[in-house]
Amino acid sequence: MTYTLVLVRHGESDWNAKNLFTGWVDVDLTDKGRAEGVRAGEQLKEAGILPDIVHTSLLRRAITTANLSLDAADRHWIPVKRDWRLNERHYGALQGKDKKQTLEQFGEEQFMLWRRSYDVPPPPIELDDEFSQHGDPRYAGLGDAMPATECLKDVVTRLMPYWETVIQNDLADGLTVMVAAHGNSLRALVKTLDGISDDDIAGLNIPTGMPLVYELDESFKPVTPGGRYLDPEAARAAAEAVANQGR
Ligand SMILES: O=C(O)[C@@H](CO)OP(=O)(O)O
Repeated sequence: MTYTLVLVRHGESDWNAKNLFTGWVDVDLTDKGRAEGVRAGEQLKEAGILPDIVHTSLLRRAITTANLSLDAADRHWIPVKRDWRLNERHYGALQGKDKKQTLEQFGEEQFMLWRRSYDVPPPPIELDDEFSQHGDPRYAGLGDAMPATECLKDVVTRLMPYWETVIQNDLADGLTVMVAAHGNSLRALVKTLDGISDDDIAGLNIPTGMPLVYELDESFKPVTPGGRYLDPEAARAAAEAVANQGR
């Protein structure tokens, strides 16, 4: 008995295209991002992998990607669960900043520490910053859990309760589960699934709009480490492009 988990990072967003740090800022998809969402659903349909339930973050780019891909796979009718714990990593004071300019201003080492180290968060965002989510009604219930910045370790910590209870319960019920989320929330999940070290996770990048399929055993461990992309070559090239952002 194995469980099937499908991870999809949202398609290209407006701020991916502009090379801006995004985090919790609720930007939309580009036309290319929408096409990626549709293509992801077509790939799932072609592979005969049909989600029974979808989990998304509270951000438009993941929600729209899920809708587009499920529509293309004729699975637009399945139940949906949404949770802030699947949100992108909060990028603190870097939200809204240009990646290339940040690299030039702070240098390669600091830029990569903020972007890909496991436990160094960017400086916190001010409450009155134009890109702060302070006061956003969708986060009204969070109280002290509302972040002002996060490193990947913080994302692992806030994601785990959702993975270990809500998602694992759906898998244990025999449902094929799709998770539509973000580059860094999916890196946090993949780190946990594959037991990737704090150092090695720096080298893992998730491409936009490419279904990554895991078969999991009864203890929710991958049968094949790393899972499989339905289009491995395109995924490799797109992950490389993510790694090189800012250059
Ligand atoms: O800006 C962000 O929120 C993320 C994902 O787009 O960027 P990065 O890949 O640099 O962590």
